[in-house]
Amino acid sequence: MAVIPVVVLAGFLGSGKTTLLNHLLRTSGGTRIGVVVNDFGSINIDAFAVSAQVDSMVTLSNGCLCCAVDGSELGEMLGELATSDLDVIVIEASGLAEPSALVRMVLQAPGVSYGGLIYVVDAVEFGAVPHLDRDLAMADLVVLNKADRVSSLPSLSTEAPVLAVSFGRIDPALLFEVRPPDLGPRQLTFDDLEDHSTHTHAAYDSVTFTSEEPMHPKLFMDLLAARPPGLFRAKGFVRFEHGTFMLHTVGAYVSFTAVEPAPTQLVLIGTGLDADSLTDWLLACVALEPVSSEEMLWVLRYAR
Ligand SMILES: Nc1nc2c(ncn2[C@@H]2O[C@H](COP(=O)(O)OP(=O)(O)OP(=O)(O)O)[C@@H](O)[C@H]2O)c(=O)[nH]1
Repeated sequence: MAVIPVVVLAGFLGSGKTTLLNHLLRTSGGTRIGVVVNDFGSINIDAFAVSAQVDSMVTLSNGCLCCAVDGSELGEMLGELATSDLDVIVIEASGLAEPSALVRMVLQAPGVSYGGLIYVVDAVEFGAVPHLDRDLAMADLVVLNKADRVSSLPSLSTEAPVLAVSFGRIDPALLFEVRPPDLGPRQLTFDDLEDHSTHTHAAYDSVTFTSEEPMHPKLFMDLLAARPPGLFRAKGFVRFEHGTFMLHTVGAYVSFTAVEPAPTQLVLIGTGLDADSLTDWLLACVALEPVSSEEMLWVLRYAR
């Protein structure tokens, strides 16, 4: 069974988390999203056709599932959702929830992988957020929302990529794989009548890299540890002299899984990536000389 990525969406009260979530639900084509919220009141369920409701779970006709749970039930709900036919799970933390506790819970839940902490900041009210620096330090991607309300964007002190948007309109492909829309029969909603293709989405950049030559484990891990500016996630295969691994990174989170031998094939995703310098950096990580098996320990400590 596939491992389902879980994206944690956090941010202070009123920063625009629900607006962003509704945007993701509307613009993710045929991607089946499991949404975990505190209560349904926040999700614009009326904009989607509801096909079924069972207790705390609502099934939407676009294949998305919505569950309302409080913090104590979250671990259990994640376990249940991990067995469903979903492509991604998004947890909306309530404005006062501690993001680090949620991330820990995701890292411990079986059948899911960590898909990143997206932290929404209100471009006007950011000064009023308690512990902003602490939360920004944990974020894998910062969404600087309500850009329409300021004439110049504040600069935030964070190593994570920052994406300035209005009304949470980020490109969902930055966060997860977006499937083409499922064109099966479904009820039309008012929302469908809006042409979303003309909306401006804050887009993402991607850089692909392939190499038949093995990578040097230490040099490659140094690159990941340095977190090239703007890089949010990386996925694909990495060939080393002593084995090929499937790589999945989000922010500082790194996971390697051993696979059959294959050339290195990577996709790096982020905002404002400098494609040329990233490619040069990756080329510089190709092993020019034989590598000892001890040097593979740099990679094996992240193997699952
Ligand atoms: N002008 C403007 N308003 C926005 C933007 N994004 C969200 N809003 C409005 O800001 C208010 C709060 O947005 P929500 O999405 O409910 O924020 P939230 O973070 O989910 O709020 P809580 O659940 O209370 O923590 C709503 O009235 C939104 O319509 C934006 O980019 N620009």
